[in-house]
Amino acid sequence: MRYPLIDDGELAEPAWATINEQVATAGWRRSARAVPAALATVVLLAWRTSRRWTALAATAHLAAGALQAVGLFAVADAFTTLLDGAPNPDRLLDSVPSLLLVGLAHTARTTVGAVAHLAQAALAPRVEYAARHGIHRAVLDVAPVAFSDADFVELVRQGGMHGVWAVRRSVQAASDLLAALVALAVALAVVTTFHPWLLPALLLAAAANGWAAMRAARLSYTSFLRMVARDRQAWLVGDLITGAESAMEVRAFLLEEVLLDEHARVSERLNADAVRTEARCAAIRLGGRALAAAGGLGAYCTLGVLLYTQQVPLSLAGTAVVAISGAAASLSQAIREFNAMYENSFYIDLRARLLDECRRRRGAARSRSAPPDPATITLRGVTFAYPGQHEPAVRDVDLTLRRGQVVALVGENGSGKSTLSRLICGLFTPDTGQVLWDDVDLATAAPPRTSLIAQDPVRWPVSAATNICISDLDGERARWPDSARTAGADTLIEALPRREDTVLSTLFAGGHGLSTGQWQRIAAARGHFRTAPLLIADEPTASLDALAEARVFDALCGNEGASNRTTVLVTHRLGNVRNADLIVVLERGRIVATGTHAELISRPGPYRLLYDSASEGSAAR
Ligand SMILES: Nc1ncnc2c1ncn2[C@@H]1O[C@H](COP(=O)(O)OP(=O)(O)OP(=O)(O)O)[C@@H](O)[C@H]1O
Repeated sequence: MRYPLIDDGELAEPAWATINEQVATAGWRRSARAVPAALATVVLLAWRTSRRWTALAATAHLAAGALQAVGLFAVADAFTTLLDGAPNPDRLLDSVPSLLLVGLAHTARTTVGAVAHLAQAALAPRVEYAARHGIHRAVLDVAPVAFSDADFVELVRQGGMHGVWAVRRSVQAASDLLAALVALAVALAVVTTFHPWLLPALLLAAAANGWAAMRAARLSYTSFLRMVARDRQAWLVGDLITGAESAMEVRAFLLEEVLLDEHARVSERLNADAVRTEARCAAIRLGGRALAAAGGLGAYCTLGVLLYTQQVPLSLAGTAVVAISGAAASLSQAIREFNAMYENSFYIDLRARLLDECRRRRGAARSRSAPPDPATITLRGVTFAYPGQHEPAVRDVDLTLRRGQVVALVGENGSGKSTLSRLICGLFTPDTGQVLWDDVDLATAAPPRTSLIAQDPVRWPVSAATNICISDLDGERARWPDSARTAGADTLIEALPRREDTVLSTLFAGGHGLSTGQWQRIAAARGHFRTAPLLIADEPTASLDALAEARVFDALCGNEGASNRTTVLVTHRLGNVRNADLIVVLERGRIVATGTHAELISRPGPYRLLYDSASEGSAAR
């Protein structure tokens, strides 16, 4: 029997989903606050985005309401004139001004409605952009370590996607709600002028409908939260099926059916929950509508009784019917929009939680700057664990790096080399201990200027030249050919169809793909282009051929600019670190040996073991 690719036991709900679930089921008091809070968020976003369109939309809706009132009172006037006593041609003539007013009010209301619709249509995309921009800004301010936390990554995905859509939908819902509330207030005011007893029946209809709609919205949202982990699983498997990165292995290992089965298995659970939730929602809505219909019927029966007992004159019966049906229509519209806002409020809340989480993970404001050209970088008792991990990836590290030195970090896979390099350059902040650039603790300073040749570099979908210059867009662009030459990327760029202007992405017409090694050369050129006091080169030659590798190491450890900067080299190619000024050997996050190649190789220890096994490996090859 085939076992599931991802064990269901590992599908823990993210912490934020559990918290939001508690909030969603917290009771009606929270619910009463949810819609005004969501409305405030959307109105504020709209106001900041465009005061003109927001004011126009609000004014148009209010004007439409006022015109509806004028129309209703004109109808009442016309009916009273026409039906007061026996009909005759004079009364018909007397009612003409009121009938004209009805027509005018209706035309004006339709025109104002169209203006409101236009303002709403102009606002929605702008507000959506503002909401998305806010998330982008907040996420970009987050410290990089946050992206090692799966919960946060999922919150960014869901909060970004659903939160932004909820804001956009809410622009429409909020405008329609305003329109419906104005219309409702007008209709209820008119109905109440006939007799106050008509009001409770209509309100009963509203309450029943509203209760059902809100309860259904809560059920849908808690189902969404319950299914977050499984939805992520379905998304991951879907991505493996359709993604470019997995396309080769999926076919080579004949995983097509396995992935389709896995997707079917996960989707089945998702669908079953969706159907169960929808069935419960439908039953609740049905109950609500039945009660609402009873309320509507009650209003008409009350009117009948009032007419029968002559508490309302027959001449006003027509207007009363128009007002009651108008009030009922406005009520159901208001409830529909309130419900839409209520549903959206959960996702707007999710967006707020994402923004809060980004603020929390942004770290303290730093008033100082790191020295631009430090003579020493000192680590004192540095320990660091990734979010959610008990075992530190780096522990109790004391180390001093001096300007001009090439420091090689070596050790087995997972020994903490990359993590340590990120701590040295301030990308990560230690849990305990300090990283000092001269005497400035990086925990208290703005991020220092660093250059990086990443282990898995970003394949920027831009031109070859910009791919190099992107490390320093304010730098002198004309220098890029030197950096390309230093990294051995010059010949590959010359061979591209449009040379340095060729876009390095096959997603664009005329774009060009590169091999892994070619990308690594571009990444090395990018690292060299940025002038910084510290260069981190994390496995810069893992995919390079021997010639290119020698060239890159030459550039890193040789003379070109190396004397003014500190170079941290993370590598498994021990043959190439012989010239390093300092070699640091790591084992399970701890430094177990430091020295030059000559010092370390002269005595038995972890470095000699690593070096001998690497040499045996290359001799055997
Ligand atoms: N994003 C992450 N989240 C959680 N743990 C991580 C993460 N990245 C690395 N680790 C853990 O931290 C430890 C050190 O990882 P690191 O990448 O620093 O090792 P390394 O020596 O650079 O390995 P390699 O030579 O394979 O690149 C490992 O045990 C790894 O499992």
